[in-house]
Amino acid sequence: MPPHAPGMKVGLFGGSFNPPHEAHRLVALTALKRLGLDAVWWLVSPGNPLKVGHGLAPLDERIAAARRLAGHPRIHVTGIEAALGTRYTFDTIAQLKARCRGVRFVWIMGADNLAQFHLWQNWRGIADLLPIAVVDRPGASLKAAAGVAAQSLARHRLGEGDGRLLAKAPPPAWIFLHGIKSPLSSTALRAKMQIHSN
Ligand SMILES: Nc1ncnc2c1ncn2[C@@H]1O[C@H](COP(=O)(O)OP(=O)(O)OP(=O)(O)O)[C@@H](O)[C@H]1O
Ligand SMILES: O=C(O)c1ccc[n+]([C@@H]2O[C@H](COP(=O)([O-])O)[C@@H](O)[C@H]2O)c1
Repeated sequence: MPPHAPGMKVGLFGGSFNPPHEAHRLVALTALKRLGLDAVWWLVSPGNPLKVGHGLAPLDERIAAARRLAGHPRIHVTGIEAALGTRYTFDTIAQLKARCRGVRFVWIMGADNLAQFHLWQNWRGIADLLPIAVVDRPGASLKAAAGVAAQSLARHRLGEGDGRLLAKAPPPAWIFLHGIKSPLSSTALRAKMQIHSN
């Protein structure tokens, strides 16, 4: 577990990172700054429960690549889910909250994931466990805003200027952060690597 103490504001940024890319760094830096976080922990997933059979590189390789890319004193790349034996986000957060009492965790995700959030296991339970920050992504803004989760949690949404209040807001609470958007994706990078290896 990266260094932590009661009262710290920590963003949890889960992902496949298959491979990691600059947009992951941009999302983490955006959250650090706009939410006034002390740190962001990248949770490199043993395997997204909704992405079975997508040619996932080994976890240690994805963690090593993410560490090379992150290169920031407040970003900590971890394999916490493998260590805890969790795969579903609800279980991961519940365990982290129990083990790191007093730490103010915030879940961070791209807008594409908000559009699908209602398919996650116990997504309402996740929204009840901690505040959520959604970072805009090209092609996902409208789908995310019109999605089941955004509609259902609409009354719990903070104004974009209130980012620094999010970590202390009682859940459910969430925010949509607009700003510089990056079109990068791991899918595109894998396709590029495939072309170069042929
Ligand atoms: N360009 C981006 N802009 C905003 N958020 C992003 C971007 N790329 C990834 N994310 C977010 O980062 C987290 C981890 O994403 P992930 O590791 O699956 O990368 P990805 O590029 O979406 O991968 P894939 O193309 O394989 O689905 C997710 O919450 C995702 O929404
Ligand atoms: O818990 C779930 O049901 C669930 C379903 C889909 C995705 N997630 C998590 O969402 C995060 C982003 O996943 P990905 O593959 O889009 O990078 C990662 O931490 C996954 O474990 C979690």
